[in-house]
Amino acid sequence: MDALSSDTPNKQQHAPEDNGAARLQVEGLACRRGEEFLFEDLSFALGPGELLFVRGRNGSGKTTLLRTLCGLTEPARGRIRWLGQRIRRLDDQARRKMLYVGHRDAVKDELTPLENLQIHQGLRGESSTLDERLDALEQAGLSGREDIPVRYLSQGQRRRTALARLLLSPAQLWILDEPLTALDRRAVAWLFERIAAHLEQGGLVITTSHQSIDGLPEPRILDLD
Ligand SMILES: Nc1ncnc2c1ncn2[C@@H]1O[C@H](COP(=O)(O)OP(=O)(O)OP(=O)(O)O)[C@@H](O)[C@H]1O
Repeated sequence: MDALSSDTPNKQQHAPEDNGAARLQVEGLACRRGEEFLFEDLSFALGPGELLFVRGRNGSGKTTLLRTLCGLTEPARGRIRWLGQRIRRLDDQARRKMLYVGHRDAVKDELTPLENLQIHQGLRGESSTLDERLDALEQAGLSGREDIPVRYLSQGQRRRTALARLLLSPAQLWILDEPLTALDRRAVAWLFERIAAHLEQGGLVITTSHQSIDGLPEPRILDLD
């Protein structure tokens, strides 16, 4: 079963030689919590320039699906391939082409935004210059907050710190769980611009939100309800 209820045309056509590389492929995916299946028989493929919006009520399994798609949670059944590799066996290069920003932010309270960016990149085997990190934080609206421990920042500023990673990462696939939470209107507009530009450049984005995503390019919809 292909659970995507809307399948809008890609802005960018896949090159014929893609042959399934540079793509996320999901086949027969099922995830269970306790005795209950959150979803079953989920199959879809996502290619360059495509945005997938996962929606559903609280507890329908959106976070579980996103975590499963990036290999953080093991499914009950099914196969996920990214760039032709099994998701739980990605090599470093394929792993770096995927970036997950979870709804719990994963920023460290005791570190500053600058340090958080550096540590996060280090864990992924990436690096950047101080100027690049400062520029990313400036774009994310954190000028003047670069050196303040995150515990003293507002919820929106924490979220901006997490999202600043997108600007430094070479990842082609962005998996963003509830990225709009706590963002003000200006930050939402900024993020939508970043997502649109990423798609334009052949990126792939999977996201979920309880807020309106009007303003983003037309997504494909996956409704877990
Ligand atoms: N580690 C876990 N152990 C047991 N149950 C879990 C675990 N994580 C999630 N669940 C359960 O799985 C279900 C789906 O949770 P999930 O967080 O994926 O939903 P969601 O669609 O993202 O919800 P929301 O819209 O509220 O963020 C929920 O009923 C939740 O309680």
